[in-house]
Amino acid sequence: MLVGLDHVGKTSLLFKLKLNQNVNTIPTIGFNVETVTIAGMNLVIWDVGGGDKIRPLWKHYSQESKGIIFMVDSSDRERIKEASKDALFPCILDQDVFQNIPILVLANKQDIPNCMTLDELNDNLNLPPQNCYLHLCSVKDGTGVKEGLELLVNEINKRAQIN
Ligand SMILES: Nc1nc2c(ncn2[C@@H]2O[C@H](COP(=O)(O)OP(=O)(O)OP(=O)(O)O)[C@@H](O)[C@H]2O)c(=O)[nH]1
Ligand SMILES: [Mg+2]
Repeated sequence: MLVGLDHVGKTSLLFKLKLNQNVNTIPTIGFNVETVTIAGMNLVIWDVGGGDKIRPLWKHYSQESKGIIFMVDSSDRERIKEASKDALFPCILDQDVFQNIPILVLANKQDIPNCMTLDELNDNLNLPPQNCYLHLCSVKDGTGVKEGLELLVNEINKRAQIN
């Protein structure tokens, strides 16, 4: 499941992974779903909307979710606290159904000058150490995308071996 506030770059990521190119997106109404292969694993990625009416529905995808990508916009200092306080914590981290699922917090748009650094993101997001992996990327220029997704795939694999 690929979630986050609106306009952070979720659909751009999905189509970059699928088509290996940058596509022009429009705000997602409903969801997009695509199958992509990462590090030898076929992933069905659900790009679900992030509006405040839709967020309470995220937990209903838990049955199918082996991992979560929560995307934030590294250039948007005004909404980073909202992302953490009104979306990531209440709708993912505080939900029992997601307790044993790895969560990749993907800080996108690192290509934008003067965007938030890893330290600044950490200060604002207050991520719990267990299950949460913060990773920087730019879907636009491709930096960090593959590495972030591989990290998530590795965590999914580890849990599959334990269970
Ligand atoms: N500079 C920069 N812009 C990006 C990047 N990734 C996405 N964008 C832009 O951010 C805007 C929003 O991208 P979308 O992929 O539509 O965002 P979304 O999260 O799917 O938005 P919703 O569907 O409304 O929830 C678009 O103008 C993208 O071109 C990036 O890495 N860098
Ligand atoms: Mg979208």
